[in-house]
Amino acid sequence: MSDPEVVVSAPGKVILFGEHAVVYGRKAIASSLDLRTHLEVHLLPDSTSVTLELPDIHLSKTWQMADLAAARPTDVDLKNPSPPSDQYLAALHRLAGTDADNTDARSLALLAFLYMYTSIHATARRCPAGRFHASSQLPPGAGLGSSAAYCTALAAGLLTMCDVITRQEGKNGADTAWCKDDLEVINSWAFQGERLIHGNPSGIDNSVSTFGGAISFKSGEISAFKSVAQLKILLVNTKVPRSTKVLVQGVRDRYNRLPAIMEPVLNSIEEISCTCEKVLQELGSPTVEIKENTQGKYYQVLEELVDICQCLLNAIGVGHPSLDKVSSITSKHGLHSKLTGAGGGGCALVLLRPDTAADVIDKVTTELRDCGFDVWETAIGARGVSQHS
Ligand SMILES: Nc1ncnc2c1ncn2[C@@H]1O[C@H](COP(=O)(O)OP(=O)(O)O)[C@@H](O)[C@H]1O
Ligand SMILES: C[C@@](O)(CCOP(=O)(O)O)CC(=O)O
Ligand SMILES: [Mg+2]
Repeated sequence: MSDPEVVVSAPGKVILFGEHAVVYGRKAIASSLDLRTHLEVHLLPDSTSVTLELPDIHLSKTWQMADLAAARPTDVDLKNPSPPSDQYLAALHRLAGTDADNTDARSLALLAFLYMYTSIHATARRCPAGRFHASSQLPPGAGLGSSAAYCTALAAGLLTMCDVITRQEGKNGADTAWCKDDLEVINSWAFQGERLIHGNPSGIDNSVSTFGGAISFKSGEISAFKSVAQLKILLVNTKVPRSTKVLVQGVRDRYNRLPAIMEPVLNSIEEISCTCEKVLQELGSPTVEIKENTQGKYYQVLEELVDICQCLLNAIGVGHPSLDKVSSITSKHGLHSKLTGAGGGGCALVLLRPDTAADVIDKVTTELRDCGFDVWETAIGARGVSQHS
């Protein structure tokens, strides 16, 4: 089997504070994770077909180029993509073999690929037949932005394949990213892919996956943190399956029923994000000398924010008994946890202090694993979407 012509990867993410509120234009704080989704593109010049291989969701599907070409839209702005028209979306569903109200993993993954492939190749100079293979270190559907990492890797791979963005030669074969303008293009396409998977995404997930590091995000405005790497967290996957699209719609329904109650809750979540932003800026500031005792003060604030935020997320309807179980185990050992991502199961984060004792971490990890949860300590602030030589 030939080596892939293009290999790209994009990181998942953890939302520290602000999930769901960010969909309503409030500020959220998120950071990329050192867990990545890889896309390999294998060109088959003599072939007339395109194959998508998604082993993580046990899916492989092949189309004839002519059928994909027939679905191509005519009015694509490659630098500024727009959502598919109803007619175009219907053509994509026909190619996927799905119907409009499908929210299962396979349908959503196929739609995102077909939309990007047919749109990006609509006006590109070349439209390669080939095999697209996407696999991930991220658990799909668990709140770690697997959909965003998938869409960001797809966008980077397809745009690179079609020479819409400039391939950067890495120094002595090292991994490379793209220039800022090209990253903006990747992010725009990834956001459109997220729209097909999430329904009504804020854009924070694909932005973190594209640019990497830690950011504060509000209505598309991104500001990068200089340093947040010193934040240590445990990630806990309850393995309770859930769909972000369904959860985001559930919050929308509650908002429509009780706007006067939901508005102040969303405002409080935003205040939590703003407070966290100030604390992280001080913790990461090279000029503010963080003494031993003041550091404890900062972490005490973050721990209180974690507890309050979890209660507010329960109030908007995205909690789950498995997440309550994580909170009760961690609080027994003096640690603090909250759901991350859309909630309803999936992952929680546990905030660790620099001086959290190893035996406390071991005890909590064992108790959580005894509940059947996956637990791992992770580094946050990984690099964004990258191209691998
Ligand atoms: N590695 C992957 N392979 C194929 N599809 C994926 C992969 N990762 C994510 N997806 C798509 O993204 C969906 C999960 O997105 P979502 O519900 O937003 O959860 P998450 O919290 O992981 O972003 C999956 O159902 C699937 O459609
Ligand atoms: C719930 C939300 O705030 C984050 C969703 O994260 P995830 O898809 O569950 O990883 C939705 C969004 O911001 O688009
Ligand atoms: Mg998602």
